[in-house]
Amino acid sequence: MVWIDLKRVPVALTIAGSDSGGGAGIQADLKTFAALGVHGTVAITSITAQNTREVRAVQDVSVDVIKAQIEAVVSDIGVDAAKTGMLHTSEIIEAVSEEISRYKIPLVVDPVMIAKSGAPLLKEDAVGSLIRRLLPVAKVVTPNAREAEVLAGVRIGSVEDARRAAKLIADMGPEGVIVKGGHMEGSESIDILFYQGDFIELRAPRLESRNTHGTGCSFSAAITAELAKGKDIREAFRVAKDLVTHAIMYGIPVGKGHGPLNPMASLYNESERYATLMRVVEAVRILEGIEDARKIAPEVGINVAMSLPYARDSHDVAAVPGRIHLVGRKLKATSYPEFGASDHLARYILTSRLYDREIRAAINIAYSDENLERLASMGLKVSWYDRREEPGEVKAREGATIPWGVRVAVERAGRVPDAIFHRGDWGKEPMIVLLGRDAVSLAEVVRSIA
Ligand SMILES: Cc1ncc(COP(=O)(O)OP(=O)(O)O)c(N)n1
Ligand SMILES: Cc1ncsc1CCOP(=O)(O)O
Repeated sequence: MVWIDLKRVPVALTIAGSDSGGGAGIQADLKTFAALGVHGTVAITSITAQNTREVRAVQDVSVDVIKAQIEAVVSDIGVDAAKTGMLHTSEIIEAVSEEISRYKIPLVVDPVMIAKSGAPLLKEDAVGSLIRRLLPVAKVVTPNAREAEVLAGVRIGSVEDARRAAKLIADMGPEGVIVKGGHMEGSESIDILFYQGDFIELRAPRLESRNTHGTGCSFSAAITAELAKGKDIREAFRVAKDLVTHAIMYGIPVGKGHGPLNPMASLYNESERYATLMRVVEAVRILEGIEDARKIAPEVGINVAMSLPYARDSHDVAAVPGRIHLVGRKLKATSYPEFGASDHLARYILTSRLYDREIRAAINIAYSDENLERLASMGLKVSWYDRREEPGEVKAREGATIPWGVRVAVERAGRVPDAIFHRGDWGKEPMIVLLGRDAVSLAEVVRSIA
């Protein structure tokens, strides 16, 4: 949940370049500030003609206008924390350092050097100015491994090297140094914070995505937003790692190169919570209204589940705790839907979404040839997996059967089918699981089958 202080909305300032593609620079920063409930202000340093593939042109803003933008914002609105992004030349770095030093604003420095597309965004001869003029006035510096190599003058090939570099950079003045591991090898993305003599390491599974443009910008903007709220560096670090991981998971697939990450993913998720829960409530109402549900109710009960649009795990999936059971001929839900109440259906949905992001809902019904025939007669695509063919190493891993089964069924069908069934195994009841975009539409399909 984003807690917003309505009496005094925190204000953050980004001193950075504009990205015409809307993925990095001030555009990413403003989205990130907004997602974290902070009012964003800007001082544009350069205008770039940029898209997901390349930087075509750069026009630097005059240092007088850069300083005037900072002055205008600070003198009237007030700034709780600021960050820097693209500072193209020594002249710009020196002007920003001078202006920021006039006010006692906590400053986050993202030492932007090279765009994801490979274009230099910091002139080579300006690295010295960054080290001499900006790092001493910074509260936090957030280099990626390649930028940290340039600043610290050491090669980074391991977490140990990253720790050494963080210490060397801390000697240049900032209170906290975060070396990001996004550009390094390995199955995890490991970021390291060096602060007050201690290291904190945050890990996240490395996500395979092309849509990561603006990652560094959003990360440093999230740190800035949290500092603007008065949060401690360590807490800001956790929020930023979490926001960026979610934003990469749901990167925006636009353009032919690296599309932008989506810093709004968490915010959109939160905004859909109530509507999603209400779709499950409505679906339950439809199921409870079925006159004779005996042919569709499995022994273990029915559940109906629906995920948030930017779901990360089963906590972002709403369903009925205790499921929906047959009482006489009718179905009765044991309780009111909640997030995190599904185990099986959540896994069906979350795995299906790896193939098709539109899939958000699932309902399980009893397996029978008759029910399969009804689905086929409705023109729905049905696929299946056989639990007896499950490889030993999958069986040995808790919770791995359904993701494996869904993959098998999707590959067999060539797309996410409308229903997946299995014929059971020792202690496992055979089952049909319907998949789709919306819990209510699926409940209507179940009503037709019944
Ligand atoms: C105007 C502008 N500022 C910063 C960048 C860097 O963004 P990107 O290329 O995506 O690299 P990271 O954000 O991941 O460091 C840019 N391209 N343009
Ligand atoms: C046992 C079972 N297998 C597939 S769906 C299902 C029932 C619903 O399970 P959950 O309530 O965990 O989503």
